[in-house]
Amino acid sequence: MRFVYELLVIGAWTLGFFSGDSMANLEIDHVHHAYGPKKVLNDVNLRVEAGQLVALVGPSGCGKSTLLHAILGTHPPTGGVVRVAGEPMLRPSRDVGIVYQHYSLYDFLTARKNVAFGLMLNETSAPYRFFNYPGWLRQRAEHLERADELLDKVGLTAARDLYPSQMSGGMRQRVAIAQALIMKPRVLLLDEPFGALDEATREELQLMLLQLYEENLAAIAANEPPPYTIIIVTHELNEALYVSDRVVGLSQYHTDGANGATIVYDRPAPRFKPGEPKDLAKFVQQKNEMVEAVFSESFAKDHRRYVTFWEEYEKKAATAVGA
Ligand SMILES: Nc1ncnc2c1ncn2[C@@H]1O[C@H](COP(=O)(O)OP(=O)(O)OP(=O)(O)O)[C@@H](O)[C@H]1O
Repeated sequence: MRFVYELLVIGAWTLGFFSGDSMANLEIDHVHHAYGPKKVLNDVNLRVEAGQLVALVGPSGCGKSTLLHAILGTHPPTGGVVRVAGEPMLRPSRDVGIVYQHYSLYDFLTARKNVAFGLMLNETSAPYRFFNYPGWLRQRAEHLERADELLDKVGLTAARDLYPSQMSGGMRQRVAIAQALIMKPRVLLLDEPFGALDEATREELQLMLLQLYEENLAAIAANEPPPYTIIIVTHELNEALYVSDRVVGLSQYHTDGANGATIVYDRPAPRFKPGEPKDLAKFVQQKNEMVEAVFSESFAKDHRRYVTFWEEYEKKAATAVGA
């Protein structure tokens, strides 16, 4: 069954099926970024298709957050272009959502109102409420209903009416994720989202990401667009391998960029189903590759050696067709 799913996914991405046309959900095209004289990113290129769950890893200070902010549109790059669904990201838009390590919920709102807040803000204005009060009430009820659906999805059905101060850190982070998802972003960025959580809570949230990915697979199997395209920044290489279907690594140690980081690792990750044993020992070789590519200063000359994601997928697709 898993094999069938994989073939569907490969076929869909190879044909650009879910983008509506041949556009990827996210394209990072020859992106450079510098803060004054300090070069941080150097010729970063990446294409992410709808439904992919990409883990972004790299040493501290190499430019992961800078890249996320370029995708978000808050800090457009000093060179190159970031496109979301074909449109250059020159300012923030609802196409891209972000969740940070430290939650940013409204303390005076319950979980469901926190989740619904973005929709309410986005779709109603004061004159609209004044002139169409019954319509606004109806819309508000719909927003809250949608918030409840999202809270069910992130496993917080029973916590709808709790305030942030009554929730644990893991619960607050789930609310923050639901809050971002309700806007249906084309790309959701998670910047070290589980970094401040204890190990058990972290594992629960990792499981939640695996469940979202299963929804993508089910959508693909039903010939529908997969709902979640996610980029997660993490310092934990095991987490990167466990939750993602693709690992991308940035490093400053390469030969043709004086200091600026570029992509030195881009390979498929092993895929785990929710509830499957988290047997990462089998993938120790891949983890060692990641460590070598991303952290080792001596990994410089042949820095494209592990940038093979699309070739590996095309090879897999060709094998499947020939089989
Ligand atoms: N606004 C800024 N002005 C000047 N330098 C900056 C600015 N923001 C980041 N930097 C520098 O750019 C480099 C990359 O920072 P960035 O936060 O993108 O790295 P990172 O990989 O996300 O780091 P970490 O993993 O520690 O969060 C760092 O050396 C940082 O000091």
